[in-house]
Amino acid sequence: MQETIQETIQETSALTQGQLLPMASSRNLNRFWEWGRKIICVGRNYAEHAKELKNAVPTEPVLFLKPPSAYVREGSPVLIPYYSNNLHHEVELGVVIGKPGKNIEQSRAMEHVGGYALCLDMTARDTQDKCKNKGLPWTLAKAFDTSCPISDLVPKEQIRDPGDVKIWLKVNGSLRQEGSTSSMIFPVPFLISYISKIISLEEGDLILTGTPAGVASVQEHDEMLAGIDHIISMKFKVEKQS
Ligand SMILES: O=C(O)/C=C/C(=O)CC(=O)C(=O)O
Ligand SMILES: [Mg+2]
Repeated sequence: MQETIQETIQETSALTQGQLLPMASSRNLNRFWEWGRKIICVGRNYAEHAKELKNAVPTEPVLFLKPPSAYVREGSPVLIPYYSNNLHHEVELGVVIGKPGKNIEQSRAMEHVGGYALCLDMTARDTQDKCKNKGLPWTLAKAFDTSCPISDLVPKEQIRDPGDVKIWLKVNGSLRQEGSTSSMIFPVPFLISYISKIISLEEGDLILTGTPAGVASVQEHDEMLAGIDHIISMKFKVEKQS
């Protein structure tokens, strides 16, 4: 862990004084996934993906959450939950919050970005379909352990415009997904502003910004390779939950 004991004490004292948000600090975001912060996911943010799953193109962002226990890092496998026979990959640009905020103006939203990450929103599609049919939340489909593979932090300076990068994913060497973030229905500054009016944003929170078209199944022993342009890539093996 990079942060100092002093930073941890400052944060703890802010929380014990009943404040909602930790005091601003200069914590190093490099290992943000270890902080136990929120993973806020945006769904149906690319028209072609909304259409491929026969959903209407949304007029407001669709939001759901994953717990921090969903994180998995390269070197560990992505697990197919025991109750699913149709685990889908969804490659997404992740936005890591570097400065806390509530009711953030769109014009100031980028000041709250601390960096980016390449993310997969692994989805038990058969379970999600059952949940949708019954009007139930998507927790079993989206929030299980290893449902959020992530890359290292991409420093903010490496992505000059989060609305103009290519994200892609291959399975066993075959290209499955390739899309530009320029096709997002709701761009990153809008999402940060919109979310912050509902959920307070804290340092180390991660926003998954939605997936382009091409989502499909992975099987046991498959290898997923994903990237943001030539900026970063990551590889994950798929295994069955034992
Ligand atoms: O509504 C559905 O059938 C599925 C929606 C999603 O899984 C949404 C996403 O997670 C996304 O678009 O990235
Ligand atoms: Mg998704």
